[in-house]
Amino acid sequence: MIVSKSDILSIRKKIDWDFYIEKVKPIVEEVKRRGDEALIEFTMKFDGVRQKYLRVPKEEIDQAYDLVDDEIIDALEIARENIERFHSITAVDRDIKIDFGDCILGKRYTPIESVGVYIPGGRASYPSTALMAGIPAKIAGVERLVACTPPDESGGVKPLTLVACDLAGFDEIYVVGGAQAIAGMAYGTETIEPVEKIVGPGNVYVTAAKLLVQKDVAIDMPAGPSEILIIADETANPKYVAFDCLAQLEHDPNALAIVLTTSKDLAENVERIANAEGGSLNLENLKIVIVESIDEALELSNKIAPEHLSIVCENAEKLLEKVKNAGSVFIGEFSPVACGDYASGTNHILPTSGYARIYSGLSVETFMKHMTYQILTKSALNRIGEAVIRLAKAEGLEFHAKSVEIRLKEE
Ligand SMILES: NC(=O)c1ccc[n+]([C@@H]2O[C@H](COP(=O)([O-])OP(=O)(O)OC[C@H]3O[C@@H](n4cnc5c(N)ncnc54)[C@H](O)[C@@H]3O)[C@@H](O)[C@H]2O)c1
Ligand SMILES: N[C@H](CO)Cc1c[nH]c[nH+]1
Ligand SMILES: [Zn+2]
Repeated sequence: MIVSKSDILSIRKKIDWDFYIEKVKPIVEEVKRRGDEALIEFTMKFDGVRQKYLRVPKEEIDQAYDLVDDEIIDALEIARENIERFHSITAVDRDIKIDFGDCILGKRYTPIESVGVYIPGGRASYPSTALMAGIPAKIAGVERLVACTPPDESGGVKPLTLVACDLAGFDEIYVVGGAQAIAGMAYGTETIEPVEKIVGPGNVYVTAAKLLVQKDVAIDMPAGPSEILIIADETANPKYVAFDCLAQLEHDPNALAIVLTTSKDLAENVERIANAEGGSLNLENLKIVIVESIDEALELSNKIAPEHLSIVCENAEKLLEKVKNAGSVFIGEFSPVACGDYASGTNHILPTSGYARIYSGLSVETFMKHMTYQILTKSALNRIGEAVIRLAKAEGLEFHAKSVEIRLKEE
């Protein structure tokens, strides 16, 4: 568990995506070829149950409210309110129209019309993910919002997940998980109409399937097994650090927790507490490294690009500006990742496996695209026309040049 610095960067090589893509390829091909029949067969094979139905009927969703404790519904409402507030305020999907005098240039956002959300449901169930994806999607204006989630033991969907989907505004809910769900949403079956974009987290099979289908359908990002990296000095509470690690490790045997600390004492205490409390988890994936300085920790963290970065040391807030690559950052001892996972308001669907170097977490913009537009006057054409003609000719594109020349010649 306490490992040397040289080991730490090699951890990223652990998930071999090519290997998992090869594994899910036959599943995706079968669903493409045989539709619903394949969805049912793979569900029997991987989830060990037969679905009661593929699409959850409306009455079942309505009844779900009676099967969930009021206190849990209240908790969902608190989470929903905070997620909605943060996502509405931070949405940068603002249409812009600029009048430059002789021309108007602009940028206009429109929602993606149909989006499929994968809501995990293998080891744990994830009603929180329904909120994290559904709320920004509806703020963006997605018309057709589809959820796919694996069956519970009864072959249906857990009432709490149904309530969360309903509160978030999902239009269709299907009982299917894994790579077969991703294929169903990407290519369509007799029951599922294909969608234009697929978002949401999942295990290695789900994430590999998203990587595979992304040549045909847009995806958000690879959001695979959870990760946390904690930068801590001697002021950090070892109990808090240990439990934040265990919290992310409990998601998946492939989850990863890294602690980079300047304190040998802290390292030893975190190791001791994790061993004592986290016996049921894959503690092989908890790596604790003693570093020379907090700056060195930040440098390593930027290379690792963790899904969650927690900074618990003196002047932690000041360090934020040095963070280049991370999905979401948690600063100070009272900001456990679990709060971002559920209810503080930021999104928990985040890039993993080092993809935080190039992808962002889910937001309202994930569900939108923008177009630019222009309205040029004759004087704008006069102003830039000659330059356009020269550049078009230099590229050997005669008709581009001509299309401007003919306009310039006309009085
Ligand atoms: N990065 C994020 O934003 C984020 C957020 C939440 C959860 N997560 C991650 O989501 C994941 C949830 O995983 P889970 O397993 O609990 O649920 P899941 O729904 O992702 O996966 C369950 C499905 O995996 C498929 N499957 C299982 N074994 C298989 C096999 N051998 N071959 C092919 N398919 C197989 C089954 O079809 C099953 O329905 C965890 O890794 C968790 O860390 C990530
Ligand atoms: N930690 C997960 C993202 O890696 C999100 C989550 C959902 N529920 C609990 N946690
Ligand atoms: Zn979590």
